[in-house]
Amino acid sequence: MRDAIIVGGGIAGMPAAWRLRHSDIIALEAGNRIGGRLRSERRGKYWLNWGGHVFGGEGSYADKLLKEVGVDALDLPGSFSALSFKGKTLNGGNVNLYPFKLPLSWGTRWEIVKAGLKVMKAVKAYGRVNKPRKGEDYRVRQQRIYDFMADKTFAEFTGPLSPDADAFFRPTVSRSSGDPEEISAGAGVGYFLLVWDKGAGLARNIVGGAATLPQAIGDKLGDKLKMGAEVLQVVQHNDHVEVTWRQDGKEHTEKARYCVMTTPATITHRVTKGLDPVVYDALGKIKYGHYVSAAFLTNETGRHAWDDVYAYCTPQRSFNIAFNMSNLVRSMEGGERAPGSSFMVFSPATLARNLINLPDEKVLEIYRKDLEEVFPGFGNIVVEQSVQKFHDGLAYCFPGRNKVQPMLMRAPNRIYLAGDYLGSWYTETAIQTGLLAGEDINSKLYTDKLLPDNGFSY
Ligand SMILES: Cc1cc2nc3c(=O)[nH]c(=O)nc-3n(C[C@H](O)[C@H](O)[C@H](O)COP(=O)(O)OP(=O)(O)OC[C@H]3O[C@@H](n4cnc5c(N)ncnc54)[C@H](O)[C@@H]3O)c2cc1C
Repeated sequence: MRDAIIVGGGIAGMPAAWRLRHSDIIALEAGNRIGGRLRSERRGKYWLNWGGHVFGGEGSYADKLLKEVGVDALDLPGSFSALSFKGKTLNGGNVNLYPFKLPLSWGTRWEIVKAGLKVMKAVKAYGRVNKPRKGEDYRVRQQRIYDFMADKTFAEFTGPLSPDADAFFRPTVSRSSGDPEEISAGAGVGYFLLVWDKGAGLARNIVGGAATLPQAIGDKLGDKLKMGAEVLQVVQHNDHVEVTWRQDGKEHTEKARYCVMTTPATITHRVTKGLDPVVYDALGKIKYGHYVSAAFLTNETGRHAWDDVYAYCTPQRSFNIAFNMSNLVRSMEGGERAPGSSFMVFSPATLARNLINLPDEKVLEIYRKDLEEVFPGFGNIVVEQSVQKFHDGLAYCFPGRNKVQPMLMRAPNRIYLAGDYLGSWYTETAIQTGLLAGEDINSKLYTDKLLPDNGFSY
């Protein structure tokens, strides 16, 4: 019997395996690459990116893991608040003045200011709720965040808005993968804190691309990591877990003392048997939205306006945000600017629903048309492009999600849950829950060995 089996090779699974690497473990990944929804590929000094890309800074779990594994990440120098809307691009200065710099009617500006003041007040309150309190358990903080404005949607909170006023709020909120009509008011407000205050959350890029971190761990796991191993069933018994997977067309079953399930909640719900029924039920209540994204490599020469910008918000387009993934490379250049850049655009929620069933070529055609309008001449500098579609893009926080959390936080028996859907901080939650599951199992394995009749042989 193995000490533990880790299911899933994303950024929750790899930290769990990293913590348990000195024990008798295997990590099973269904796909042919490590990283899950962290998906990046190097291209010379740049990297193309299709999935998660910004990480927690100093003192975060991401920071701790990066340092342990020996992978570099740096704070992003560029602006997060550029806006391309109504034929104009704004970058810098007070974002509250943006509505007055765009060709909008006074009625629309008044709507934006009124709703904006409401959101600003709520962001201040969210900031207080979000702040860690001395000595408190992380689960208490997480529950407080989920409880914040949890009984209505963001759209109900702002009230009805005209399309141009709505455009100031929708792209930011729907980055959650849910539309303002779907996500809780508190979660929507939380997104504005992320955008308005870089220091409040995720603002770092991994040098070489996001997937560098899980891949580095995967490399160190050696033959403890099994690729192309799709887990079909995980059964929890009193004193062990039984895991069945398919690899190269063959089915395998192994027993382990513990298992860490790091697959999205939908998959964990489908494959696990024998979980506490309350936890099992809670897994079934997690809601995901789609994401469609595309990466572009370009070959322009000389400085460009986007060099100092990381994120452009692009309302009323097929994607709602465009990222300059070469922003970090620019800041690391000592002398001359190298030719080229790397861009990512993404479409969550309804935008993704409109694209996810179209052929990739059609999605690229739609994206290229919009990119040409945002960055005139873009069409002439693209040298590589490709699309990714994520059906379970991200779990979004819906009204009532707070009531599901205590069920998910029940003490585990033999099956541990880890993954981004367990909290509010995406990669940070994934890494945290993976590391903590690994640490807890390590200490259980240690105490198990001290007990008589434990089945361990020395
Ligand atoms: C376009 C996009 C942009 C994003 N931007 C950011 C960002 O900037 N910052 C941020 O913090 N987060 C961001 N996120 C979210 C972030 O990517 C996720 O929160 C994080 O990667 C989730 O990691 P995970 O390990 O929990 O899940 P996953 O990455 O989904 O990992 C689960 C793994 O399990 C594997 N698996 C599935 N089924 C099985 C099975 N049956 N057997 C074995 N293995 C299986 C999958 O192949 C996958 O590798 C973004 C996501 C997307 C899609």
